[in-house]
Amino acid sequence: MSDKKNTQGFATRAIHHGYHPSEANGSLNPPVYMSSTFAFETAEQGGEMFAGEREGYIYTRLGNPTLDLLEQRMATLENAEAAIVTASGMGAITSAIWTLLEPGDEIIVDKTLYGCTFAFFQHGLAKFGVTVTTVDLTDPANLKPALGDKTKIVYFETPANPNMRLVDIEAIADITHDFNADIRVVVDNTYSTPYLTRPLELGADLTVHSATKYLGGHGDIIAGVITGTKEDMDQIRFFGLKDMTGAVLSPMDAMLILRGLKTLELRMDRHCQNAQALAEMLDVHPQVETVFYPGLEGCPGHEIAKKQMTQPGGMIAFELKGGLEAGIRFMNALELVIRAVSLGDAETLVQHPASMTHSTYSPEERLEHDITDGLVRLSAGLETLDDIKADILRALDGLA
Ligand SMILES: C/C=C(/N=C/c1c(COP(=O)(O)O)cnc(C)c1O)C(=O)O
Repeated sequence: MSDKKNTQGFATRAIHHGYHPSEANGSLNPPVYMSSTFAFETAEQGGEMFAGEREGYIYTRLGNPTLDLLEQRMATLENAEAAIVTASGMGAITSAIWTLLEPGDEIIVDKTLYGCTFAFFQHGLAKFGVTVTTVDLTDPANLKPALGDKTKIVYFETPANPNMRLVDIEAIADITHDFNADIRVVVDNTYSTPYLTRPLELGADLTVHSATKYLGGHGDIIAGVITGTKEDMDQIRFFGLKDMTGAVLSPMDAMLILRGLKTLELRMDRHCQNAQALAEMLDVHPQVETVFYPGLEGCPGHEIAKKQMTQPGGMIAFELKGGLEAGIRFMNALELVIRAVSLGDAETLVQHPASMTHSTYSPEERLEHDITDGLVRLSAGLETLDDIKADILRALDGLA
């Protein structure tokens, strides 16, 4: 964790950390360095920079002032020593994992992961001699028996995409590090963002994010973030990102995320407020079978959410009484809510994980990983709550 005590509030650091207008001719917003390469004053200086003997910028895949500022801001928000920004969430995950694993190693992953993350582990890494062991980490008692001398990483999302399973970060980190302090606990913090949960403060070693989602917050970029110790970030930057994935974020997109971060606190408050109200409405509707939302007392993991999330988040998953057929009819009847994948946008989005974001799982794998065919995933947006409610209620009532 960063040794610099964060003295200012979350929103203040999200808006100001790492930049002051006096640094750039009074410009309120930081300059965007739209430059792929950087000039050397002399040939010798260029060589010294490549040798790491001189500070400075060489080439944007290795570093860029706009990317640096976003990395500093994300590091302070996650209370991390350092951060790396990447071209996508998958770029963040793969750059980190390729760096931390070698053939013969083992990674322990939770039962529920975003579809492409699942595919990377099960259909990608496994091809390169890495053992991928799936464990239901929602019960920490399952972890210790699975840990071994080849284990290098324990990886999970919480809340998990798409079924909202919650994993107790502190419990998993304690069990892992009691067994071997060198094992990295990696938490995908996309659903919570550092505003609701800071996994490093609970014992995790790295976080990864799809910044495409809440961090950018406006559905206009694809990006990723990795946070952790400076040592781990340096290794990932100069191997995983530089040589293995090349998943470099454009400075223009970094600027859009810097802009998104300014309102992250405000937006998450509204996402959570709308999601809580929608979850409560769905929970008592006659057409709804089950609602998975950390803010509902009956939701599995509700107690974990109260322990590690300052608010329950903006994501809801639910099953209708009519199963898949009703789910499809419901989604097709919506007019304000948008049928689209992704999440964390101003617009309320709805999608069908089994045939969309989690179609990388086979039907058998979906059942094994608690991703039912009838599950509908909803990302509560920032629209006027009554308008979202009216659209959903009309579509539900049409099922009767
Ligand atoms: C269409 C994409 C969805 N998700 C993505 C995602 C990624 C990967 O993030 P990029 O898409 O590579 O930025 C990583 N980690 C989590 C928890 C995610 O949900 C989606 O679910 O709707």
